[in-house]
Amino acid sequence: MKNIALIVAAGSGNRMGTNIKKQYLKLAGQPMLARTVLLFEKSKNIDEIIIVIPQGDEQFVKKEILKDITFTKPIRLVDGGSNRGESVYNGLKTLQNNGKDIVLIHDGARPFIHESLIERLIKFLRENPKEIGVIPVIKVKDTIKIVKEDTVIKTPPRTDLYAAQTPQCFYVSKLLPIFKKVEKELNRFTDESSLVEAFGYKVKTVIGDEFNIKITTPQDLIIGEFLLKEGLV
Ligand SMILES: Nc1ccn([C@@H]2O[C@H](COP(=O)(O)OP(=O)(O)OP(=O)(O)O)[C@@H](O)[C@H]2O)c(=O)n1
Ligand SMILES: C[C@](O)(CO)[C@H](O)COP(=O)(O)O
Repeated sequence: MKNIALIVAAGSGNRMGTNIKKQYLKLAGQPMLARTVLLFEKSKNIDEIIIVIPQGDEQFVKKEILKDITFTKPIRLVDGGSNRGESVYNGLKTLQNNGKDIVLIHDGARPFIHESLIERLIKFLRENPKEIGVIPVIKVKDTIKIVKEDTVIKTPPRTDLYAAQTPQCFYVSKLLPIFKKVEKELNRFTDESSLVEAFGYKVKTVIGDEFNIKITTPQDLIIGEFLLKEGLV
């Protein structure tokens, strides 16, 4: 009955636009990926860690990015794919199809994940074994528009709108067969929940964390540095 962290960090960070891959950029002197991994290494709720990295980066990740972390948990480095879904699947395929194991799929680019959120997700899924999975969401604050060719098509009512975060938490034995069914079309889905939803399953939610931001653009990097400097994360 293990809780396994699957950290996806095989992207190329196009929206960040730096020469160095986004996940290796430093935040307050520490590579973003090292920060994310360390939080799971320290977590009392996590038994094992899988890190999905860009093909060819294994030695660099071991010798440079993770060199200061003393691991007490089993850790595995896995090659990523050409989109996020493929990277997740590459990690999932290395897991045993054990009925009780939970996987927490987390973006390497969300380096401020808090132990209390990890705990909330695992507690929910352990207490609700009939569910397939649970994800953290936060209420959308802006009014959202659907826009096509410069024109507003629709303004969905804000009451039901939430932004999805990670870790997205699932029973491995229920998630793996669904990934297998769509292994050739994983680029259609931007998170695990939407893939599972497409097969008619109901995914549960818990309230996420406003500080659990995804570092996507240079502006996010500035915000991240600020949060660290102010001791907010
Ligand atoms: N082929 C891919 C693409 C993305 N990711 C990971 O998925 C997470 C969320 O993706 P995103 O923030 O979009 O990262 P990138 O894909 O690197 O960024 P961009 O879309 O701007 O290129 C990141 O931790 C990223 O490394 C991955 O493991 N494999
Ligand atoms: C999984 C995710 O972080 C939830 O918000 C997001 O969907 C990842 O999307 P991206 O296009 O890979 O940034």
